[in-house]
Amino acid sequence: MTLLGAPAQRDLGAAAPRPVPGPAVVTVRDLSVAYGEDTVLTGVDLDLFGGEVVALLGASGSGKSSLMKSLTGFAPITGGSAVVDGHELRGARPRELRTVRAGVGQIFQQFNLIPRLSVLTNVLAGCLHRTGPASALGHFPAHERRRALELLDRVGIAHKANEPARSLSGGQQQRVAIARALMQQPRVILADEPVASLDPRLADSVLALLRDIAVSDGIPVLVSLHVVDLALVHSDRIVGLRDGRALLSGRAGELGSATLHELYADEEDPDVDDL
Ligand SMILES: Nc1ncnc2c1ncn2[C@@H]1O[C@H](COP(=O)(O)OP(=O)(O)OP(=O)(O)O)[C@@H](O)[C@H]1O
Repeated sequence: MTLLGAPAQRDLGAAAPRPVPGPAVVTVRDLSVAYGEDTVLTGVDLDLFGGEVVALLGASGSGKSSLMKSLTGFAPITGGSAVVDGHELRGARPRELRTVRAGVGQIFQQFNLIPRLSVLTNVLAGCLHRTGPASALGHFPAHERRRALELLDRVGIAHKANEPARSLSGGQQQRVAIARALMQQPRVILADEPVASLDPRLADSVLALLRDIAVSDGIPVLVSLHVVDLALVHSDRIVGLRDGRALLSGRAGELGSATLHELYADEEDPDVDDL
């Protein structure tokens, strides 16, 4: 992708993030990501603090997924730095990458459950990194099973614990995926278009659940979205990417329609007109 001469990242005046206790869990500085010769992120800065939801907005291809993937070592970092829970991702060795990934709860558009396995087993998959190989065969310690059931209760689908994951609706499957992420006891949650496959009502409820988790558990949630209105309602801060650069960063409530137009210029974005 060719990088346009986009303006440098702009902080929106008094739109600094609300003071959140504790150091940043994720710190990204001057980050570049390239696939071969193709630089897709340039000069990106980002901090994520416990207890907040940060929405990533930007047109298709602006680099949202690449930024998320760089935080788990799945996108090649070619410049700058990305530190997650004290671990530098740039140049990280496989062992360190495994440690980082164990502490990052990931939620995807397509849920990524194992359809034939029970809901409970899918959630238990979130603790495989600490329970070891026996659990890969389905033998999980009793306390982990109890915790998985508690998490299913928390996300509102404990009654589905023994059903195969494939029998659940999209909204229910995403709740299972969230419970699985929590099973990891994550330091941060990365949700890449988690509601893109859901109808508006379910999208609202899943994003509200993620926000509740951020606040209750004191962990940061980074969520990429295509619907501007959802970002405004369900996030504390918005970072807007355009052509691989962070074009804006500010509190959700302070973003105006003109700013959003900058992000989506040359794109069809019906949301902007609704503001
Ligand atoms: N594995 C890859 N190899 C080569 N190029 C890639 C790869 N993944 C993404 N890209 C390119 O990187 C750029 C940014 O893609 P990315 O998926 O990060 O954007 P996005 O904002 O998440 O898009 P969308 O909203 O459509 O998911 C695009 O030009 C894309 O083609």
